Amino acid sequence: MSRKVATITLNPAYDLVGSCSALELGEVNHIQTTGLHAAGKGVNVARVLKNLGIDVTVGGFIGRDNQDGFQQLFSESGIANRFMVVPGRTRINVKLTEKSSEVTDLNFSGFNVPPQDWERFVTDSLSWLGQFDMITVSGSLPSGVSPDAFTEWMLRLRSLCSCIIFDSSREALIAGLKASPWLIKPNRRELEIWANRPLPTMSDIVNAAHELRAQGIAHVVISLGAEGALWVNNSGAWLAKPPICEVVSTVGAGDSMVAGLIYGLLMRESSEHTLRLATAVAALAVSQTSVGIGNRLELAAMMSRVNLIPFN
Ligand SMILES: Nc1ncnc2c1ncn2[C@@H]1O[C@H](COP(=O)(O)OP(=O)(O)OP(=O)(O)O)[C@@H](O)[C@H]1O
Ligand SMILES: O=P(O)(O)OC[C@@]1(O)O[C@H](CO)[C@@H](O)[C@@H]1O
Repeated sequence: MSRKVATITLNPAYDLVGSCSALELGEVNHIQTTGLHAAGKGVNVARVLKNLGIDVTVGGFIGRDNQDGFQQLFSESGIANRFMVVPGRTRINVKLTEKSSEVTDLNFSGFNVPPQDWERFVTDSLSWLGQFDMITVSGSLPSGVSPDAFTEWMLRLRSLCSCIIFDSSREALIAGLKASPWLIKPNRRELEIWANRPLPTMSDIVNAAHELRAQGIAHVVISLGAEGALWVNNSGAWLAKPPICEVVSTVGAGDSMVAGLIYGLLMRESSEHTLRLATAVAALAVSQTSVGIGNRLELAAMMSRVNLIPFN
């Protein structure tokens, strides 16, 4: 298998990241700014993959009026850019970390995708995505893109590429699951919404994962925040527990995990090794303001501190 990956982000964002001692609703809160990053789930995945030496192309939509930060990121980091520019502004999402490590996400709405731009995207993306070995589709749907239109596109995408990695939430998650992607990474809350029931124990989570596998999804990885992640596939089930980490920002931890999973799968590593790697990549993400792997030695050291437990 070659190592060409595309990540699609239909609704990217600039992440304005900051910290405060404790957030008070209805009050004036003073926030220490830690950064403003061109982001969105698939963009975060691409940044980490690029750090790991993978040839990555990004696509989706970005707003015409504030596209510079994205263009700069892609040209500086050598990420191939196939984003389609639409009228308006890419949204700004605010991410606040409290002293307790609690993160509050304020995800705003951004540009609207006019019907003709969606049609243009469908035709264009399906003309070039067939050349990739793995494609991730991540995040929410922008205004103007209906869940049904998204399902239809995902079904067509699946006929072009069998290795689709899908990470989304709410109505986009439900719509995308109808195309039975190859690998999904819901967090516990997203899985509970899909299952329409609480999943308090690991066994409950594994059972729900098997229900998804019965729908034709080969790999179900459930991220569990500081508790780690659980991977269920046809070879078994494993729980990976990260070491206790100092949390700077958990924003993009899930995307870092997706990038780690892709990297391990591309390298044809075992499920155990791949989950250990992905958990280490995600643990490194929480200790920094943005995503990315600065140092391979740090990654190797973190991998050795992940506790991997077969789960029967
Ligand atoms: N406090 C933490 N310490 C160590 N690892 C963490 C911590 N929080 C998250 N992680 C790692 O990051 C992974 C993804 O986190 P989480 O379950 O919060 O994903 P998510 O909800 O999809 O996040 P996001 O959408 O913000 O990227 C976890 O499976 C875990 O491996
Ligand atoms: O609103 P969506 O598309 O579901 O999520 C968007 C987002 O929260 O996801 C990334 C973290 O995973 C952030 O960079 C970004 O702001």
